[in-house]
Amino acid sequence: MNPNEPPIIDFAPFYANDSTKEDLIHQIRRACEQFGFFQLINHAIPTEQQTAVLQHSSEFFNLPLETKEKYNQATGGFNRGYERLRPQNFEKRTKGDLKEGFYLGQDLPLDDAYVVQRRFGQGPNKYPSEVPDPKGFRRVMDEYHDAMIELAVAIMQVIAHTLGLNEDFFGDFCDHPVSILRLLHYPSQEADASDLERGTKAGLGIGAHTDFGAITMLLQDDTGGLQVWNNLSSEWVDVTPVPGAYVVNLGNMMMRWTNNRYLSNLHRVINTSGKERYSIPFFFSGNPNHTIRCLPGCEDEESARYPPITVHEWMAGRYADTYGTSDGKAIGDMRQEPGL
Ligand SMILES: O=C(O)CCC(=O)C(=O)O
Ligand SMILES: [Fe+2]
Repeated sequence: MNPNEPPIIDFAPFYANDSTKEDLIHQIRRACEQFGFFQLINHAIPTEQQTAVLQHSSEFFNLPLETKEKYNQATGGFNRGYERLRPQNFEKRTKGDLKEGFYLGQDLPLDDAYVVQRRFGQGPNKYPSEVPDPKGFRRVMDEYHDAMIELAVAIMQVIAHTLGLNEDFFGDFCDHPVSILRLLHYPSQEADASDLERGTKAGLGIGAHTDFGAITMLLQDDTGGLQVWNNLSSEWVDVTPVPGAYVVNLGNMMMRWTNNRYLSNLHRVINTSGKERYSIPFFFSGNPNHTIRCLPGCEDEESARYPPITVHEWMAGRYADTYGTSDGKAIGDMRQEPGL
């Protein structure tokens, strides 16, 4: 593995809660400062659960397009469901990202207070009934979503430690969070070296972007293709798949909290493996009413770089910027795109 790749970090000390935890905190602090990316092994999510969620995901994407379109994300207003491959005319300059997706969150009823208030990312799920095992799909996705929230809270506790804060510092943030599972399918694509050299996105599964929230935890299959920008060596480096690991990366909120001490780094996907790729990012963005402000100890002489903003305002604003067409730009024209 390239030594410039993000580090692989063993999470077992978190559960052991013994003296090895200090070393874990140190490794995560360094990864957050240098990369904003790391791979986490020995976490609490069983391999069987990961395998099941990938299996149900591929069964959904195997359905005919017109069936998948019945669950289109653009209908219903809650941003859940199917997002098709970018239509070719979506961008003038390029063919658009070569992936299709399916969004799931906490399945909230329409009379939930946050849903009534139209808080960002809160609402009911869409569950496909045409998959081979609809009940299994629903159960596996819901259980996995809950397990991912638990792991996200654990990671946020360690991140609090890395900043010299109390373990429960992010407790309010983690309560009733915006949290989205994004099932992704990247068809295999032609390797188009000239496109890659020109830096256009015609050859990309997902164009270079940063994620918007607090942390993203990504499960990827063994295909490979995810790359992250290494600020120190000024190059794109692969994030080589490690079986069962989560690729954890910091979203934009982490830069706002830490006044840029921690990085929210650019990443992209190029699937030239010759086979299909499946990945499942989980975006953890916190309670919509929580205010993100510079953390104690992170102000510099100039004070905070970013004004306080609520999770709802930040997420809705980023989303409108990147999906909006008011300035005539399509999503693929932006560097910061659809990471929730
Ligand atoms: O599929 C991947 O490996 C990355 C996906 C991603 O970066 C995103 O959905 O924001
Ligand atoms: Fe992303």
